[in-house]
Amino acid sequence: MSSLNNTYAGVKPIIITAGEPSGIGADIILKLAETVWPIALIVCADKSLLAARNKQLDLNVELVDYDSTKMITPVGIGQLIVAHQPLNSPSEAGQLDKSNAQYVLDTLSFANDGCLSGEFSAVVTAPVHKGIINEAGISFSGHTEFFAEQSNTDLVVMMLATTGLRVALVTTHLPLKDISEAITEARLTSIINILNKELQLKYGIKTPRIYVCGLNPHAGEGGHMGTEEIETIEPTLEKLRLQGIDLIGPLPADTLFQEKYLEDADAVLAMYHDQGLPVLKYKGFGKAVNITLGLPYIRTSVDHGTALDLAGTGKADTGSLLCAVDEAITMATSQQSRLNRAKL
Ligand SMILES: NC(=O)c1ccc[n+]([C@@H]2O[C@H](COP(=O)([O-])OP(=O)(O)OC[C@H]3O[C@@H](n4cnc5c(N)ncnc54)[C@H](O)[C@@H]3O)[C@@H](O)[C@H]2O)c1
Ligand SMILES: N[C@H](C(=O)O)[C@H](O)COP(=O)(O)O
Repeated sequence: MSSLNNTYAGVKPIIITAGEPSGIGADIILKLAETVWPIALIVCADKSLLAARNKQLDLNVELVDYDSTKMITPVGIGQLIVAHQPLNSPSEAGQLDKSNAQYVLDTLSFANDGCLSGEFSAVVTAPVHKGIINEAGISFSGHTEFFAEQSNTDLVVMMLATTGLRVALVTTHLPLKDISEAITEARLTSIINILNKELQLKYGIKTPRIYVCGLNPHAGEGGHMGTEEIETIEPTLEKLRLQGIDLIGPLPADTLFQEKYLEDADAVLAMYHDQGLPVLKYKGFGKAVNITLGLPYIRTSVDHGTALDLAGTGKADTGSLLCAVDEAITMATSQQSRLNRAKL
């Protein structure tokens, strides 16, 4: 039987990549077996890595081999389905090893390919270590950029969400010195269009209201503290407003994040990573989800990194992974309902 017909409750399985093998990915993923999920979850990782961490943490999770030719249904408490991807070298908790960088990327490629082919309905990612992948000689700035490239998507948007706040970014993993140059009319226009469309599609918001941060202190203080607002951001927002997008700003980023604005904001658009994400993570670290908007498939992720200091200790919090899996299930289920309605 082809995996393409492999649906449960109408929805294909969700693939979960375990990330950096020496980080907390395996620890938190093993804890997924404490819940019965409504959709089948498949973990892409080295089976011996999961088995070793299972033992180290004194868990008793049964690892079931993934077979794409068989009907996959959700497993019971205490079980996980594993699509085995071999490590290059044995991995120890907390000890990065660049010889496993390609393994990490292989798990991501497996997920990307399976989502594109329709084998999986979504991918949820556990954290990778960007530094060690680059040390292995492979240029890599993040899952967001990797999945965009692998799926031949020109531009995607990184958005992190927690209860009461969504923050999307105009630029992602760029050095600070390159940001001003990257804030162009073309980029802003594409990012806002993707964000607006995905808030409609994925969240069912008819006319999303998006608050936009300035780039400079006090949004440039009328051009006395930077001119990007006057030269690029304001004229671009004005053009997009004329096309019917509900945009407010650019507002100074230091005072934008207050209830008066946030109560009717469907998303805040920050110009760069550390302008928006510290606020989001202060509000919801451990309960937030990273979502890539604009990909041809659903991708959610945790809000934290590899936490090498906690790997193998049993102290890693699973909250964000649970939120990321919940979000992927919700999105995959409603996407399937839309497809079913379209067929009628
Ligand atoms: N989704 C991803 O792949 C992702 C996200 C963020 C960072 N990273 C990468 O992770 C690596 C380490 O980054 P970092 O040190 O800045 O951030 P980090 O999130 O790994 O750790 C920051 C602090 O938060 C704690 N922490 C993180 N996750 C936790 C959890 N689940 N439970 C309890 N405490 C937790 C850590 O112990 C540490 O004190 C870097 O290579 C970074 O690029 C990856
Ligand atoms: N910017 C993300 C964060 O701060 O949580 C993180 O680096 C992960 O990014 P990717 O999903 O692109 O790997």
